[in-house]
Amino acid sequence: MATLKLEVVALVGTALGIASHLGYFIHGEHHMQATRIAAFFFIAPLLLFILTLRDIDGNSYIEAGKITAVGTASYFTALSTSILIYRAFFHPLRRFPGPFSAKLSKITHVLRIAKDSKNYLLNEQMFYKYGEFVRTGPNELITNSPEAVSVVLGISSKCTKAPWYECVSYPNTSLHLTRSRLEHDKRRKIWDRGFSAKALRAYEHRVTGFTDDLISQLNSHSGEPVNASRWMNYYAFDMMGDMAFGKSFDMLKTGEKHDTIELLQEGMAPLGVITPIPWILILFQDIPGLSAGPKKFLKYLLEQVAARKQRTPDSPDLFSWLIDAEKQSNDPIHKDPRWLNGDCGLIVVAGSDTTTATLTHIFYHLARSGEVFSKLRKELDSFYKPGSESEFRDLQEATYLNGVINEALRIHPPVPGGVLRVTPPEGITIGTTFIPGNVTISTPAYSLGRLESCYENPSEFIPERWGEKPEMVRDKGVFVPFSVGPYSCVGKQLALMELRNVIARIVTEFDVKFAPGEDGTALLEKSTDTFTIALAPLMLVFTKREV
Ligand code: HEM
Repeated sequence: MATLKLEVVALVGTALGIASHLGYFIHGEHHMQATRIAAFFFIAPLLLFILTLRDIDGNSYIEAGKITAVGTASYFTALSTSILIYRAFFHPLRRFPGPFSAKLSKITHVLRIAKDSKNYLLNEQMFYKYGEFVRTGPNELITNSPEAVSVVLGISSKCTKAPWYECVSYPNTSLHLTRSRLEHDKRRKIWDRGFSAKALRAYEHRVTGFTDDLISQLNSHSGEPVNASRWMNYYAFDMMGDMAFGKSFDMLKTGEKHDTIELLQEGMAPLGVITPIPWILILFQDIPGLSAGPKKFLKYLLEQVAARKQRTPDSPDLFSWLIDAEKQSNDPIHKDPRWLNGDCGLIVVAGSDTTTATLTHIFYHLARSGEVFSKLRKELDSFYKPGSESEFRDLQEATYLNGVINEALRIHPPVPGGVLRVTPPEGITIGTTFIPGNVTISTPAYSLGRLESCYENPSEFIPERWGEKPEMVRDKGVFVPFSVGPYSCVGKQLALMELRNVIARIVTEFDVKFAPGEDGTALLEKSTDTFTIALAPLMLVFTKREV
């Protein structure tokens, strides 16, 4: 009787396993149900055990245990076999090249990047091996086809943001992390006001104030080795703290990292590795005791937003535009505190690591090449007057300075792995390649910046390609470090203001060289990809210029 029963249990388990794949898992997205699914997988066997125990005469734990084990094992074996067979042989992406293991699951991808968190390098290796389109997961593609940029990201693209955004934002939301185009566009209108030409002019004094603080620190350490990555990070975070809460983190003044920033960076560190399996973030958030760093950052954020609401700064910061929308608009989205909180956090997160990485890589190249440094200084010396009324507009026109910035953004894009999008249900066509619908796709910026077909000598740092040697840029369409289209960087102009101001001040006031024993290898090899780049130290010596 027990033998027959076990066979029946095995059959039922197998049928349920296949049915749950074909009836549920194969359809749509399930990342937001990660906790519920995990709980079901845990609780269902327990329930089966309790129910069978009740129904068996004589309360045989062993028999109930056998039934539970056979039922659970046959369910999971059938479910995973059905999933794996479908992914390998029937999935719409089955004909795209890529590692065989990637067809089946993202696990090997995660294991391959777990050691050094360099997803963009793995992407690059895969393009080299498999070509322009690579299947990097059961339902995921990457492409370095130049034509993909406008189709996937461009203004008329039908692609939307991938599940990754929802998982990262959970349980909050923000302009960057919402997947609703409608909500995004409503909020984007408010943000755009905060970055209008008039608003940007009003931020100029904030930029020069923080640049002054940075210069004063470099002055007091003149001639000594300093960690440029750290000081650039302090600069960018202090500036964004001020823009978000009207209150700097004061790291440039104290020379110490603010606890909250430490927590935020610790919280972002795993992103590089778990980006291929973002649903795990939902589990982390739901299970008490996990995600302590991000939760503390959130608490700090709420306190700062509440405090900022009580203050009105002398001149508007970015928060002013967001709070105006809350006061003046009747649209519930602008009244929902989750949006104000999320968007304030976004100012700090989006505007800091990106600017830090760009500044640090620029000073790496300036320390490395005396020729580039001298040419830049010569250009700046010819017109630059710090503190003048037209300071920011003059810098905007500086061809070589802009070439240096573009070249750093091309070779070291701060979001190197590219941004994740989902194709519309009807699919998209890139060149002659059809990409089926509901597939996650990205166009990694690191790889696009190194294409021979788009740039002459792509691995060389040559600022002239953006000025006097335009022929060295063969396809400008792939240069999108700030992304393009509806979700492109709203802070681009502010970022450029900061970059130009800091570079111009330092280059005209200091000589820059590597510290003894430094050659930039650690920066290039030890920095990690955590969606943005988390920088390794770069030891430089800034020495006050002799006049
Ligand atoms: C060198 C500096 C910067 C670079 C390279 C950069 C790059 C990017 C990229 C690639 C995106 C698209 C992200 C995606 O689609 O997932 C983005 C979005 C965004 N960036 Fe930046 N960024 C920089 C500086 C800034 C600054 C200073 C701010 C100021 C707050 C900022 C605010 C934002 C926001 C709010 C978004 C989301 C826009 C949207 O979804 O509509 N960024 N940035």
